[in-house]
Amino acid sequence: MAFTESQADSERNGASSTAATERMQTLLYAAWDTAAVRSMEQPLLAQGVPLMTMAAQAAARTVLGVLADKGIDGDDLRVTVLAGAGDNGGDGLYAGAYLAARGYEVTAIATGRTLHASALDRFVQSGGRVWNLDPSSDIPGCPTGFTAGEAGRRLEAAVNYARESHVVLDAMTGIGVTGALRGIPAALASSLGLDGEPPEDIAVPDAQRTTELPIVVAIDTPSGVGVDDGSLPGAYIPADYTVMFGAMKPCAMLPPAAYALGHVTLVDFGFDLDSADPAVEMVNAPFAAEAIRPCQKEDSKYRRGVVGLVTGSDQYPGAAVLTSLAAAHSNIGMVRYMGPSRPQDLVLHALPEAVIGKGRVEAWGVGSGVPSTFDEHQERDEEDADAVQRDLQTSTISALLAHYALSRAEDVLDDEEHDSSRSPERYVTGRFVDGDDLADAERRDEAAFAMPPIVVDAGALDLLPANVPSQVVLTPHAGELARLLTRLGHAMDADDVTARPLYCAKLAARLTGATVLLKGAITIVAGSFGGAMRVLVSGRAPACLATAGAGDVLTGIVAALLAQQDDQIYEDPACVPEIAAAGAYLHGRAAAIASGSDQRGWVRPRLYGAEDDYPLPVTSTGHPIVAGDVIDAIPFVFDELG
Ligand SMILES: NC(=O)C1=CN([C@@H]2O[C@H](COP(=O)(O)OP(=O)(O)OC[C@H]3O[C@@H](n4cnc5c(N)ncnc54)[C@H](O)[C@@H]3O)[C@@H](O)[C@H]2O)[C@@H](O)CC1
Ligand SMILES: [K+]
Repeated sequence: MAFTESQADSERNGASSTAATERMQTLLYAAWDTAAVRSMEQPLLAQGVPLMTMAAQAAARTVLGVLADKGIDGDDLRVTVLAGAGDNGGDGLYAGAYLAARGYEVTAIATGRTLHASALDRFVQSGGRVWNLDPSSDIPGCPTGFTAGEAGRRLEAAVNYARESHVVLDAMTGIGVTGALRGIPAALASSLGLDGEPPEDIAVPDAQRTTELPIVVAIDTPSGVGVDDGSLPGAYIPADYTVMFGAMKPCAMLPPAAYALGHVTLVDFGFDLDSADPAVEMVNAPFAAEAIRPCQKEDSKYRRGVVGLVTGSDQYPGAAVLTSLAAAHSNIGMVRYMGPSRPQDLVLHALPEAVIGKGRVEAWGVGSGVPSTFDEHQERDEEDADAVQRDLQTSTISALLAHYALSRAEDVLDDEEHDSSRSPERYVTGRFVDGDDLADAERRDEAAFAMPPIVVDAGALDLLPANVPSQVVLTPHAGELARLLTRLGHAMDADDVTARPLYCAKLAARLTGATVLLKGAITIVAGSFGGAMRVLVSGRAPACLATAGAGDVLTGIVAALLAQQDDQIYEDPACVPEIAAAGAYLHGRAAAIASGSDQRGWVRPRLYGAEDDYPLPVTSTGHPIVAGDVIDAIPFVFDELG
């Protein structure tokens, strides 16, 4: 297997320790929510830094760069600015003014009742024209009080004008949006764009992406996307390019909104990034490398970490093999496998190094390839040999997971550390029952916190106790998470999870106390500690990783990383989401190497002004792979990460 220069290489090389490089890494791989962005811009605005004109100039220059790259020039270029009433519209008008001053035909379509006054002045002085859609608008030089019929005709004319433009600047709303677009912005967006569904061409390489006109350039964010939660709550216009200001917003990293931003250019305003915690962090190569335990001179196989696996079944024996091989190739000392005789034999055949049966482990991986008891329960035939075998796995897993059951939610436990008036009524579930001794419950809780980290996948998700500590890592796909949340009283289906993955991952983390790794083209990891939620994402995987058995490989990799970092986890359980997210990165990168693909779920933004630092282009989706190919590529990822 051969691979040439990878993004992982450049990411790692780029991580040299100058302050400027560190700032760049932070800017490109972390995102702040709206409240944090506003708090970071405040000191600069107070000093009179002209953020709006800086933003607009960067947007206009980005447009000029795109046009030049595409060889689109001439005096007759048409630009449409969809301009809202807020500061996002102000950015758009200033950018439009800049382009109008270059001689382009620029028309602003006012989508609200007003326009940013000084931006409008500059726009008009530079030769821009304004077209309003709202009969009750109050915009100098624009008609008011026209009929509903005329309003409809103006809207239609605006849509047609935008469609026939070379460039559309989408400046209807930015971080000031609330909920789904309404009114005129919604009507424009649904005519020009989509209604809540993600764009279909997300895996298509660069070369095929942006041939169509108009080129849509979103100002700060595509108008109407869920800026902080990455949802697509209604109509929006998918962007070919997004010029984002000050700091990355969560929508640039979270699915499905992240797929709607096109190529992102980030404009650094000089925010004090240490003054607010990021809401989302994207795993990159240096980050993932932290989860790898370097070999030490005096290592033994036990010190390097032992992974215990209760995976596979007679129905799905391959999962036992895939989890075992993936774990064994992920820098640990040993795999212990537990399961029925058929998968056991297959594991030994594929991995003679595996040890069968119980013993000390540093981390567990359970449930991959174990059928769900939930949806099959009804039809189960007690005499059926499969069912008996499956019960062996489910009963082993249930017994193991019982050791992780907390008497109450971890947050409640945290609160109670500062609360002398502990009351048994606050115990929400599980192992504390009426008449039980409080001290016994506390002892069992302590023992649960001291259990090794565990990856809970597939069929084991149905066996999860109500409250568990955060070293329990759930690895559901959308359907499994929907089933879990439904069981916990939040009825939903896989589509609901896909539409709001951040919300669902956080909800499951909050309800169970576990760290939740929601698999997808961009994988989301959410873990809660002392009431604070940490969110990490990995977008390293190519689309071709969506193949049978890939989830089993992930279980093995994550369990192995947890096993080699068990000391660190005992000291600081807050690192569990980091290790889980690093596992998702390794998994995705291995698939990229295996398939020869440079396509991935997420491409890092370009930093405005850093001319020599473009993200590598996406040229190939690679060749199809099977899960075993991903395992074969794991050692190459360890080579890269060092
Ligand atoms: N963050 C920063 O440092 C900077 C931000 N600036 C810009 O300012 C923007 C934020 O400006 P604002 O706070 O004025 O807010 P926005 O301009 O993003 O949004 C407010 C406008 O959108 C309308 N609106 C809100 N929700 C709507 C919905 N659901 N349907 C239809 N219309 C809706 C409101 O009526 C209002 O007119 C940023 O996104 C960015 O573009 C820049 O000017 C410069 C610096
Ligand atoms: K916008």
